[in-house]
Amino acid sequence: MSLLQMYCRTVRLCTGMMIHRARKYSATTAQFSEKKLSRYFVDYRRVRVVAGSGGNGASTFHSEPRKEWGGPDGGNGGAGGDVIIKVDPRVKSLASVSAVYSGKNGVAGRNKDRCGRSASSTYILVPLGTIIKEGGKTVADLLCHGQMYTAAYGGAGGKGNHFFLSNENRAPITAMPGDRGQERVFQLELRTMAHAGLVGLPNAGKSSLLCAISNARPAVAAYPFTTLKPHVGIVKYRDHEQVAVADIPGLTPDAHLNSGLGISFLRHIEHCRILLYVLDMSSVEPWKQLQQLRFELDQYKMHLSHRPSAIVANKMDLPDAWNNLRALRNQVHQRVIPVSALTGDNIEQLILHLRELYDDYPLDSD
Ligand SMILES: Nc1nc2c(ncn2[C@@H]2O[C@H](COP(=O)(O)OP(=O)(O)OP(=O)(O)O)[C@@H](O)[C@H]2O)c(=O)[nH]1
Ligand SMILES: [Mg+2]
Repeated sequence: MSLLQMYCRTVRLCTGMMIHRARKYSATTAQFSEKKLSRYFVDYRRVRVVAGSGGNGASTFHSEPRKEWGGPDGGNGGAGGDVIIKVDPRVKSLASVSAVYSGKNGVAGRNKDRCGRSASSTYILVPLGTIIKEGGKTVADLLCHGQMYTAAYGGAGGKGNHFFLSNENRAPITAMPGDRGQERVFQLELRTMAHAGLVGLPNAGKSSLLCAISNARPAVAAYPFTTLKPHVGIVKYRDHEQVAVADIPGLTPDAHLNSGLGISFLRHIEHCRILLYVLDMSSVEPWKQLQQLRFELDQYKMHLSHRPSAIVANKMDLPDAWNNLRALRNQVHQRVIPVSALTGDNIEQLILHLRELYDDYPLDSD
């Protein structure tokens, strides 16, 4: 065997091993995500809507035995269906929104003065907090459950020839076609509106936790203020329920006075039904972080810290964390979930507890 042949064979063997490993890895990953969660979240969509056209009017004349000139009896066409954007509490992201929506057409009129049926509306179901923009300008902000916006009006039905009967013209043959439906292009955007918010001091590991429980990939780094804008990840459960979790930039002392990264992030926390306080358990007296966080929230809005919440004791893989955990549990009455975002320890328990909180305090109960 020549040197070149030996080289080629080695390369083929190595590549085979790599592919095998990749397959093995993806198999375990698939099992993991199937067992627990699969995730996706879309917060932007461009959508073209075309409403239905009206039905055509009919041009017919009454006909009966021994009655030669029965007169016009063409009915009007029905109106075309509208396309309506509607908030639906079951929809959690814009992933299910298609690129094009066409409304239904109205039915044409018929003889014997029968009018065509008007078409029903077509609904585009979107999540709460969807902003509708047209040409970059906001045209609607959907903030209530069941709120609707008529994106395109259906065309009017055409008139049948009966409509044109007059003293001057006793036998009109004119009938109008139905109008075309409106056509518009929108950009749909989802504002940061999550069910649960990760609240913590800078560097507590909020972004790492979001990476561990969802598909979101915010930047993670060992310095404070890594996260500069909120990120939302979706935790999808086996029964197809989806819980949106937001990673909110770190709060600092006096955040309510607009210091640090400011007050705008407290506004995002305000939208969350559930709060997950993330504490760095490797720091000294971690319960002081909790007091600080609660103080900032309450200074911004009274009783904000009283929202349904859980304490996520992060970085449990580091020294002293377990001693701190024991002390923390003596200090607080709330449920404390010890986790490590880095190693993934106990993350499943966090996901399950999040679901319990979500079920106990649904968004609709606002
Ligand atoms: N040992 C250990 N390190 C962690 C853990 N979670 C996060 N870290 C590390 O802590 C540092 C900060 O993590 P981030 O997730 O960026 O923290 P953050 O709270 O999002 O920080 P800001 O965005 O600045 O508010 C990174 O170096 C992480 O690798 C953990 O469970 N164990
Ligand atoms: Mg971060």
